[in-house]
Amino acid sequence: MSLKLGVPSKGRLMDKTFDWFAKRGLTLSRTGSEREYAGRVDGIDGVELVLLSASEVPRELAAGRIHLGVTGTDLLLEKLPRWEQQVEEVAPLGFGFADLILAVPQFWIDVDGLDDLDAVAARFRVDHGHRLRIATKYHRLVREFLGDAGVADYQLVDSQGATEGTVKNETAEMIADITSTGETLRANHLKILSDGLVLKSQATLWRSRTAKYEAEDKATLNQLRDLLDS
Ligand SMILES: Nc1ncnc2c1ncn2[C@@H]1O[C@H](COP(=O)(O)OP(=O)(O)OP(=O)(O)O)[C@@H](O)[C@H]1O
Ligand SMILES: O=P(O)(O)OC[C@H]1O[C@H](OP(=O)(O)OP(=O)(O)O)[C@H](O)[C@@H]1O
Repeated sequence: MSLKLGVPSKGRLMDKTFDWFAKRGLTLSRTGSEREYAGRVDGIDGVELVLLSASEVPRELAAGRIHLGVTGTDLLLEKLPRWEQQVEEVAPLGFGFADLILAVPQFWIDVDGLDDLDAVAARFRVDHGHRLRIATKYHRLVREFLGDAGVADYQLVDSQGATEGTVKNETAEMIADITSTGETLRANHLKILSDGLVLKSQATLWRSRTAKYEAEDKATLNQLRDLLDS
């Protein structure tokens, strides 16, 4: 057996993850062609690299198909309701910073925070005969956040990308999405609610609590932890 380390196969997290491990003496590399999702780990024996989508890392960790995995806090908490039982946080990686926020059109000048939103949502339902629509891919986190805030008159509509565009396209009245520089929000004439921060996220290394660890995997894990701590 060997320890399986799951790392995003492309996008903004992949290169930075490779750099983060390189600084700690571990060289992760893709093998084969650009399009082949195969890889290797040099600098330690007994660790196998698995390249996969950042959004699939939580599920693979929970199923125990990978022992270690890198993904954002946002994706992990969204996808694993019982995350504390399923995974352990090994190390925050110090990149991939993003805030999951609630944003409304800038022209809603009377809406500043969640209290205002609650009032607008109730009125919206009466006026339009359906609930105010919030576009997001973070269904669980947003539901929990709005539930705690006492906002109930809304419905979530699924948006797996270009979420800020849903307001202009009139498929939603507002959004819940991640922001980093704020440029996409500004370009789409949206403003963040003053108390609309749902979660602060960053890329993080997680360990599966459900994966099977042979004696040699435990030894490799200890060796790896020493390397990462140094
Ligand atoms: N603009 C951004 N700035 C910084 N981090 C971001 C930004 N957008 C997303 N992220 C973070 O990057 C991580 C991966 O998101 P991304 O959308 O690249 O992955 P994904 O959903 O797995 O995409 P794909 O399925 O296309 O690989 C998430 O944890 C997210 O918080
Ligand atoms: O605050 P900013 O720096 O503008 O970044 C925020 C944008 O980045 C992410 O989108 P991504 O680039 O992953 O595209 P997507 O909409 O297809 O998910 C996120 O969903 C926002 O749209």
